[in-house]
Amino acid sequence: MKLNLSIKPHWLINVLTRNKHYLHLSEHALSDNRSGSEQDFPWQDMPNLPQIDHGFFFAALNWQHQGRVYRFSWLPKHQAQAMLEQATLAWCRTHGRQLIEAANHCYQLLHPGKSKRYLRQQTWLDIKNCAQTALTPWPETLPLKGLTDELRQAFKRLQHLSLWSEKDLQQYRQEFIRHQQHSFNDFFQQVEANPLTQRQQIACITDEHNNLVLAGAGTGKTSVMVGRTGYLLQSKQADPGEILLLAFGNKAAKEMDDRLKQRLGRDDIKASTFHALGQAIITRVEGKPPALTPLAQDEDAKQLWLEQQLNRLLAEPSPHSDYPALVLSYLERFRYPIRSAFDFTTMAEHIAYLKDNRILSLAGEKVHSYAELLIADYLYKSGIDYRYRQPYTAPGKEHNLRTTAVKTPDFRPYKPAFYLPGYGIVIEFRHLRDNGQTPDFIDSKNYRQHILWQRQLHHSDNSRLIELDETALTAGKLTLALQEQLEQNAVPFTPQSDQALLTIFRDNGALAALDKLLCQILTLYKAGDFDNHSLSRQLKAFYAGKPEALRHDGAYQVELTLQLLAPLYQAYQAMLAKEQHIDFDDMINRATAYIRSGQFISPWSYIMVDEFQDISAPRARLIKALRDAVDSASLFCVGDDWQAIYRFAGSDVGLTRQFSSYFGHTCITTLDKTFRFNNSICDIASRFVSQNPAQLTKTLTTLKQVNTPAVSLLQQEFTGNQEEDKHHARNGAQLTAIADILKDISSARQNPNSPSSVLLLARYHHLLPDKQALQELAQQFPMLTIRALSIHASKGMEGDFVLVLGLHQGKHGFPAEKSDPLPVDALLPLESDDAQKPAYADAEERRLFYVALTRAKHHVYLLAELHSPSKFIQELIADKYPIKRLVTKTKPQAQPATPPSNCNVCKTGILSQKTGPHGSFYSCSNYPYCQYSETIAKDRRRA
Ligand SMILES: Nc1ncnc2c1ncn2[C@@H]1O[C@H](COP(=O)(O)OP(=O)(O)OP(=O)(O)O)[C@@H](O)[C@H]1O
Repeated sequence: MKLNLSIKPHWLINVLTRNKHYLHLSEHALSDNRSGSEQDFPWQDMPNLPQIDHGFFFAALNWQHQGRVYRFSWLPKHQAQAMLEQATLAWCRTHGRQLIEAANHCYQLLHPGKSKRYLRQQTWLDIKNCAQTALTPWPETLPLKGLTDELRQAFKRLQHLSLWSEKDLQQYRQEFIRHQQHSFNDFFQQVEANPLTQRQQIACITDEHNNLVLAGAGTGKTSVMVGRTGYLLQSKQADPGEILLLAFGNKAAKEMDDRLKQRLGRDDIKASTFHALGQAIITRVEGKPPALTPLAQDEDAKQLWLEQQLNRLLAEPSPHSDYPALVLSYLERFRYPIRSAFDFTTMAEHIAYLKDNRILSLAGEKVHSYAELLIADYLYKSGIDYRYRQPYTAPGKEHNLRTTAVKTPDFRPYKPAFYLPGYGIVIEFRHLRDNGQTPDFIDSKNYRQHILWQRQLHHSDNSRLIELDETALTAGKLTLALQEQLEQNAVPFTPQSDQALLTIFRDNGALAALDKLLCQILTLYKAGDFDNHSLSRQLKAFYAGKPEALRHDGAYQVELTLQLLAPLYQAYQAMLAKEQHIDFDDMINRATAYIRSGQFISPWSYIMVDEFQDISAPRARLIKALRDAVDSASLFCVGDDWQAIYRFAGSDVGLTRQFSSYFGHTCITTLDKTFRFNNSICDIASRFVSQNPAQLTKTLTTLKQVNTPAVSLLQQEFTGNQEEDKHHARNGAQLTAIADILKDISSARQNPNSPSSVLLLARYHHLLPDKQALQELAQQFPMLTIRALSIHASKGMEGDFVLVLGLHQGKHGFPAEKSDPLPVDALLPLESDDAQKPAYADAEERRLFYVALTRAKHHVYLLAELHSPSKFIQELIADKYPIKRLVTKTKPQAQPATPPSNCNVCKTGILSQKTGPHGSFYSCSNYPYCQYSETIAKDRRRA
């Protein structure tokens, strides 16, 4: 149909203007003839369709051209309408190609590479956007005649796409997934030992820009990694060279390789560790492999190097002339964690703090509180001779201690905290606040009476009593108050030299401990890739989430540590530069920089990360850079925030919990059916780990159901022979208990022909049976495959049965009670995602316990101490978790005739019999921190 139409305005216009006015329309343009001149407006240059304005008698035609609007008025209405229809047809024909191209583009986006693909959120938005933009200038309906079918089809398709709702998108994806499941059914049935479940298949097929498979223990995350790799290759979406598989650690990478080879039958695809990846990227860019500093793989060598640097700075401090003073200042104040007695609710906790941190004064006394440490050290530094907790006699009567030693009203020898023999001065520290409050575990009334008694005593024997208290300690003015009082009492000061003090700190190991701390801080500082800005943001968030850290000058301690670190860090970096070496952190950070700068061209369109919950911020930056380097790249991570156990090494579980805030729109697929363990283990482990409200909520179901508890608790009596014995499963009673349990397991095995696997797990490796003991167990139980591992090392493993050992409190207990030094804690990733919310106590240890429980397929045995069971065991009991309580069958070796009993003052010490000049008595194993003793009447003697 050829287009050719002219229309004139009302005749009166031509008469009045004495001109011939008319509009002419052809296939290519609209011509405006007014006042004898003609102007052409090609349809091609008109971005929009002409419009008509209807007046009462006449109509006007408007059109746009090169940014201007033109208008032709006084047109007879019916002719104007006919003109508009022709104009619309002409415009549509002219712009039809663009519309067809837009439709083709949308089709391309929907079907990249001619095959159907999972429709990503961004692609969907791009398609919608493209369709809507293309259609904007077009009429809602096309002219009925005169247009090609191709154009009509493109128009229809774009209209459909522009109206796509979220629901349509989901439906489209579901259809796609169903289609893929059907097409690759054989593959999904065979890729692993068992057919992949629907959920697992969906996780393999889903290919959002960012994908997180969030799953519980034993739900087959590793199966999904293998399944997805195979699916991408089988469906020809990816060549092996386009897939990057990342695992944590060489062992995990090797296991993944083996599994890929075994299940997919191919070895052209390999898993890599983050460091190997960093190394490969640097090698590609620099043309040769980077040289790794020997210190990177040898923590002892690194510490030694740092010690040399520290010594150098102490010997020749210039240009850091205040360095020795800063070191002393740190050691004097912060070599032990600062705690007031008010920080503890029980005496046992206070004693554990003193014992676990091995708090010793400069002179080597086992002081009874942090305040006493400050006093003892102050006296020592000032060269003032003192006696610590020695039996007291009135001044002048010291010569005959035996007869003149003063007894307290309860007939114990009075041992003042400090006595200055040259001056007859006694110094006592009072756990008392201004308002008379004492710590919870101190009997306030007795305490006050004892103070009164002391005051009367010193008053009556004319000795001088210096009393210091909590108020001065809290205000950080304890030593100042002491100094004032000593000056008032004319005690002369002969201060020790800095060198003498440094020698003491060198001899007592405090300097070595500082070296270790600085080494840790250097590692964390480098691993965190901090700059001034990110460091201050980190510290701000840390103090906000842990306000108690500020209580005892915590911010100053962190600042001082960083001041001490500064020259060491510079020296470390200078050493690396000089030797042309890098460390592991440089490997990650330099590789990230090369990717970002475009110096490394990434070949990977599919980035897959296993055990994502263990990722650290620099590693997350590396994979984000890789994802962003390739337009269509997708990130696929599997992880379980309940199993994040590497915060101490810089892992940030917040990156899993807040995945989409960091990486952008994410498709989260959950796997909630566990194949490993039964409902009993599942319920107990899930309930336990979920006590921390920061953990993501998950409801796991199990394939296996049992009706009886599959978690048993055996509480064992401490043999009482040796303090150390109770911490070692290597010896004595625990080993016998292990053997008893293994005996039960061995005899109850359902299939006598196939061996059962047993994992012996403990918080610390040294709590596991040693090699010889394991060999003996293996000989004793040939049908059991027994492995002993720390819980950290058991990550990703499974056994038919699990025995968790070493479930006691205190040193090397579980949860580990010795917390990280404050400066270390401050540089570690935050435990809580909300900086305003305090971190849940023992959060990481709780997750570690979850990991231990969930390694078992059939049954978990918890071996705990009877007298000081782990806090976690106490919680299981107190909160009535459905666990089975076992009764010990074996008598502990060398069991004493009378079972030991706990001290009724400190509650955790064990009373043992001693003999002194006045006969037998029981004394507390927490002596000297707990001074409780009990005289044994002759007829009551126990042994
Ligand atoms: N679809 C399935 N059907 C039956 N068993 C399965 C299936 N998928 C995985 N399994 C089995 O479940 C167990 C756990 O699988 P896998 O080790 O992959 O779990 P995981 O999620 O990586 O566990 P974890 O996080 O605790 O290490 C294995 O024994 C595995 O063979």
